[in-house]
Amino acid sequence: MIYTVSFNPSLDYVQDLDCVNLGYVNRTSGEKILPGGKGINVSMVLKNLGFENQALGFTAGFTGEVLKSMLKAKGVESDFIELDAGMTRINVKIRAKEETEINGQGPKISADALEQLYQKLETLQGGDILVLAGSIPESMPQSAYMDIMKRLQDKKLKIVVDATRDLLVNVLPYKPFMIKPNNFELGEIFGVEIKDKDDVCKYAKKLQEQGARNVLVSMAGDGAVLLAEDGSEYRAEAPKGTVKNSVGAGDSMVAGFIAGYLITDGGADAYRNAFEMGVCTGSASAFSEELATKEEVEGLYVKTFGKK
Ligand SMILES: Nc1ncnc2c1ncn2[C@@H]1O[C@H](COP(=O)(O)OP(=O)(O)OP(=O)(O)O)[C@@H](O)[C@H]1O
Ligand SMILES: O=P(O)(O)OC[C@@]1(O)O[C@H](CO)[C@@H](O)[C@@H]1O
Repeated sequence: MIYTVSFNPSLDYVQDLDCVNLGYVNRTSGEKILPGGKGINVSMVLKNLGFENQALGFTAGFTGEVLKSMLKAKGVESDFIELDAGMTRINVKIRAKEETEINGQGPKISADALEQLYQKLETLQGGDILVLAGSIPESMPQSAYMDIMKRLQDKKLKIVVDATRDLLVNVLPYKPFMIKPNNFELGEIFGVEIKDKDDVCKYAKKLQEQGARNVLVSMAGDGAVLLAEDGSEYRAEAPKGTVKNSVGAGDSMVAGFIAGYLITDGGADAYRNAFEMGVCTGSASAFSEELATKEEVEGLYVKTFGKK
């Protein structure tokens, strides 16, 4: 089974407008509310691709209720821990000439609620895949993902981590199955500016030496790189298309990677397939109004890599 954890899920309030005039009243030409949060996006795309999974994490208040009912309507299984106070955040995504995002802080997670999550995670079985993705509320220590991995280290899970800075770096000694920084996040970790794919490989290798089994680095419109645990290296240009919405492209890539890996059952060509599926799923979401459907991913896969 695949599980995703979102410590800080959201409702994403997407607003379309021509331009934003700061200090004035701005009016939208369209708006919608979508379930959000990196783990939740991974869950939704996995479901679209035909992989059953369960979304875990924390919800609070009326926004948390709306989030749960939206996921239910999409057929995504979830089992959230309800917090006593606060509310699930609403993240504002402004799509004008440029995309601007304003993400909320999210509710406080009590020690008791955290312990409830740990208890749930204790029930995972060897071979399960666990995705830890997104930021954590400010009240929590940057060791949160590491603490989970430490507690689960004897379970033989495949743990995927999509996070930034210390939250990501701290998990490396626990040998995550896959990590997915983007090129800026990779540069931030080492205090350098990443200029091209050679730089990406150089610094991704350092993360591998520190413990990550597979390092997938996304570069938005410039494509991606994978350093796989079997020593192979893959590079791809991003598929061409019209970008409609880049929110969730990275999460889609994570979902596509997992799907591609599972389709080949971890066999000989698993990492090539995982990489190619990751790239196509990320781009298919970027070219779509919302997260990519299976048909959109398959269509782009054939167009990009010429096979199914
Ligand atoms: N402009 C684009 N054109 C084509 N493909 C894109 C574009 N932007 C993103 N993608 C695809 O999605 C993948 C992930 O994108 P990106 O590097 O933006 O992830 P991210 O920074 O984690 O995004 P987010 O946090 O918004 O989910 C890229 O490797 C690429 O395959
Ligand atoms: O604040 P975080 O946890 O870093 O990111 C949250 C978020 O921006 O990430 C998703 C896109 O990747 C959105 O659905 C969501 O609003």
